[in-house]
Amino acid sequence: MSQDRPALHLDGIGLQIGGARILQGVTLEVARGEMVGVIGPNGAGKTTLFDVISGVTTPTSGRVLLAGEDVTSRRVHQRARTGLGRTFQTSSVFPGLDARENVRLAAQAKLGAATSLWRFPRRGDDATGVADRCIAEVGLDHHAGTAAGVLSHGDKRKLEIAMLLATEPELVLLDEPMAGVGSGDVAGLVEVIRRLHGSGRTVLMVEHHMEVLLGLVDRVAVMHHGELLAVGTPDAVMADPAVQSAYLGEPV
Ligand SMILES: Nc1ncnc2c1ncn2[C@@H]1O[C@H](COP(=O)(O)OP(=O)(O)OP(=O)(O)O)[C@@H](O)[C@H]1O
Repeated sequence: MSQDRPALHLDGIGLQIGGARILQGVTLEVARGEMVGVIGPNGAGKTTLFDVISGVTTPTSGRVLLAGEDVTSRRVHQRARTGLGRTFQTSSVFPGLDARENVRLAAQAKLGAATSLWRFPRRGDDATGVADRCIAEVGLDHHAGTAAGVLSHGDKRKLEIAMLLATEPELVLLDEPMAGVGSGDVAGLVEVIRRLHGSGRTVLMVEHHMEVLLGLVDRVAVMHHGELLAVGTPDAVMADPAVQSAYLGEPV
């Protein structure tokens, strides 16, 4: 990605499905290395916006630029090649495979090898090396040989982040990383996200766990009825009467 352009620029994004206006006029710039939280009441359009950024959904108006490059008409895998990575609200791990194997498959896909489960993994081969590094980065070394299906929710989320890291993203979209995570696992996961960001990556995160989100991000973008209601530092945004009204369900 180019150094001087915003990592992400959403330029007047709109999405109309049938008679429903799902997104309207969403304009947002995220600088390289910035961490921005996206919040808003249920149904505000946060996940749909992530779908538009990652290429799952094509907007009916506006443009998506990654590092200055217009990717609006590019598909998911093409955007992934430009350095975009995403986790989903629901777990995307293969439960029967161990943690290392899950990450190795993600690394193999990035390295362009056939994503075959049957390819014999050897220590020292590229994908296995990447997998070991990414597993260590999220602090799951001790579970590298554990079947993903038996990991705690918190460890599954860490594993998903390791799988994401294996694709070497520069812009990371995290969709509710704390969803389903027990209170004992929250601090560890926060630390992993902090490290993910600390190593220079740009992060955009949807998260309902407000305390966690406000403690992590540089700026917050608030969505309401498909529009961006406010963007600013956590303190400024939470003090904004329009944002408070949106959360209380009052008209704004
Ligand atoms: N394909 C679709 N067709 C029609 N309506 C849709 C479609 N996708 C999303 N919507 C509607 O768009 C709105 C935004 O949904 P979205 O899931 O993006 O909200 P959200 O802010 O992520 O909500 P939550 O916090 O509950 O996950 C909702 O009213 C949803 O019902």
